Amino acid sequence: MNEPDPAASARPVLVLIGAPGAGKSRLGKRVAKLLDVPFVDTDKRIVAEHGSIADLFAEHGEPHFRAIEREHVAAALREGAVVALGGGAVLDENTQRDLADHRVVQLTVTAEAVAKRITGGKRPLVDGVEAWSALVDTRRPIYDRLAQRTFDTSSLPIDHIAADIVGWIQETSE
Ligand SMILES: Nc1ncnc2c1ncn2[C@@H]1O[C@H](COP(=O)(O)OP(=O)(O)O)[C@@H](O)[C@H]1O
Ligand SMILES: O=C(O)C1=C[C@@H](OP(=O)(O)O)[C@@H](O)[C@H](O)C1
Ligand SMILES: [Mg+2]
Repeated sequence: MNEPDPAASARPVLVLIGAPGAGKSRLGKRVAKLLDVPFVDTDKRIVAEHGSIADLFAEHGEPHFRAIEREHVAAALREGAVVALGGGAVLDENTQRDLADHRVVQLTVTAEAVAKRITGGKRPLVDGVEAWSALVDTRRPIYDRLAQRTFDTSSLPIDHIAADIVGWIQETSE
């Protein structure tokens, strides 16, 4: 894991949650750039330290991945950043408790729109739209409960959605 930065105890600017393929990583990066704040993608940090997520699942199983993920999420939530979580990070009860204190946006996407985004085999729990739909159905109550706002990414361009999210952050910061 990255060495904790002793100065890092700020609240996140924004936490993005939601289904795999909803656009958390892409939108998070864009929103952070617009706000000129750091961006953290917890999955990217996990990959940098442990190698591919698919290999982690295959070699050590999902519980091991979730334990590593929790550590990275807890650290990221202490940074003054836009934070994109992996889709299943909200399953952790400590993360659910942490998110109650933060500005949380859920990104959604329809099954039709996600189909062409989830190819490539990078997500071990999602090997097709049926598996994706079943996974998202079980998690939807958690995403809905934790998010203050939801933005759908199925049809609008990334720049448009990013501007909408920034507009909402500015409204809620006044
Ligand atoms: N609004 C959008 N319109 C079209 N494609 C998008 C949009 N948002 C994300 N994507 C694409 O969908 C894929 C998954 O996005 P990603 O940010 O990795 O999702 P997540 O982090 O939620 O799993 C990427 O190829 C990305 O470019
Ligand atoms: O939904 C999930 O359980 C997962 C989503 C992935 O992240 P994205 O939501 O960014 O695709 C990644 O963390 C891992 O494959 C598990
Ligand atoms: Mg992602």
